Amino acid sequence: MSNTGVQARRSAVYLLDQILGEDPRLMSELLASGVLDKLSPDDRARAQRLATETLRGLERADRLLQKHLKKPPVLTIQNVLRVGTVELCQGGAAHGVVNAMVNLVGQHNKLSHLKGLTNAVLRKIAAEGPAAWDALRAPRLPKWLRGPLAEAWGTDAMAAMEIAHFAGAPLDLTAKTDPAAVAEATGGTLLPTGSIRITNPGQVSTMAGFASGDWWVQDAAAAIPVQILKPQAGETILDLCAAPGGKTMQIAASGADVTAVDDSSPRMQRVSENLARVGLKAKTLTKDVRAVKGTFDAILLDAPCSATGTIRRHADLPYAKDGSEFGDLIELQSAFIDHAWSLLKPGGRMVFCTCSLLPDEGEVQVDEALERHDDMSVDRDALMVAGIQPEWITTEGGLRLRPDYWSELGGMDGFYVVCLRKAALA
Ligand SMILES: C[S@@+](CC[C@H](N)C(=O)[O-])C[C@H]1O[C@@H](n2cnc3c(N)ncnc32)[C@H](O)[C@@H]1O
Repeated sequence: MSNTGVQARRSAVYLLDQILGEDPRLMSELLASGVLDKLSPDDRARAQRLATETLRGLERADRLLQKHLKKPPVLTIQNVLRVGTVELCQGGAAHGVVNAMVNLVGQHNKLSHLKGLTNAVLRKIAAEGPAAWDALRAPRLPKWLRGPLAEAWGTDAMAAMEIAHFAGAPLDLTAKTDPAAVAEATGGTLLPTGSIRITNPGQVSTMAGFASGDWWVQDAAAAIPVQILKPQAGETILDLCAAPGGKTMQIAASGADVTAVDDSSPRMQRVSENLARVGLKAKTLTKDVRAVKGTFDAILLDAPCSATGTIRRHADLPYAKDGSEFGDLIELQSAFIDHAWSLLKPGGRMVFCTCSLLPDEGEVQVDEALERHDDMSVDRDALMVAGIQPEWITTEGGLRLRPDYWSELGGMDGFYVVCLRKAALA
């Protein structure tokens, strides 16, 4: 067993201990705090992949493990067994995986006495093999999220979304100028909305066109709001909640004069780095949305939200969150809509979007905003964009995107998008 494999697996177990512990943390927060910085890039990628795969298959792993455990062991050992189970059931060589996990436990200061248990349980799992795994249902979301989503979209849609979450997500790119050329250079597939999809990506920074800034990584659903905004060269466009800048780059590529705003300095730094890599320009402001002044031809508001539309990429979210923060986010979104509206010139348009599956952060938010603003209407014509299917359009005139859509193409993130038009002066 190489040291490399042990390091990556130990780190995957550490990530799971934090995400599933008493004070749950998001994987993105853990990574941003530098917990994997001492690992080599390969080990870091492997640790993240193992932790993510384990979270995606957590319910299946626990179902297989419970048959071989009289009672659940301490969390770290549970997580060792979960990672080992996922590796074994996804075709990992039994000898290598079991030895690595036993070594890892043996090196633990306080848990080395559980080496024997780890060995015995994982050998039984290895004997059952991938067939036992494949026979289990797609893992369900935790109840706190399953309830509201089933209520909003129905149980069949809920089940389809769970299958999409379990399948994970491919890598999508947005081209700076020429989607067909990027598809050809990267070996990707051109999607109906113009994004490029790569099903088996290697390291992003070594892909054709990365160094020359021909594209950036952006889920196909996340690329749709700017297509609906339709920025024009010379227009003044305010991009609110801009970091890390996927939509800023789309607006800047159109030749519009874009001002990107975000209140996080480190995230704004990433906007500047991303713009520099692709050779595009934008004004950047590190500010709270509610402190922005001025008047703009058009506004994009990509508000902070529950991010429940991104679970296929962020399998930690259902475990690290419990919904308790969402009420505050919904209030913040309303406040942002109201302030952004005051910055829009008469006759102008504002695209509001969230990467959420909860109607309270989309459809309901718009119904309520329409009641608060007499000069606000929904611009349904703005949704005339290549690849948009009529059944994705909602009663109030927004666009509801779900992870189970395009299932034959590899899915998309969940999103809500609407274009709001301000009445022109009489
Ligand atoms: C969904 S992300 C934006 C993604 C971005 N538009 C893109 O396409 O790459 C939401 C952003 O809102 C920012 N944010 C949260 N609260 C904010 C506030 N009060 N003022 C400005 N930005 C805020 C966060 O820092 C985060 O970067």
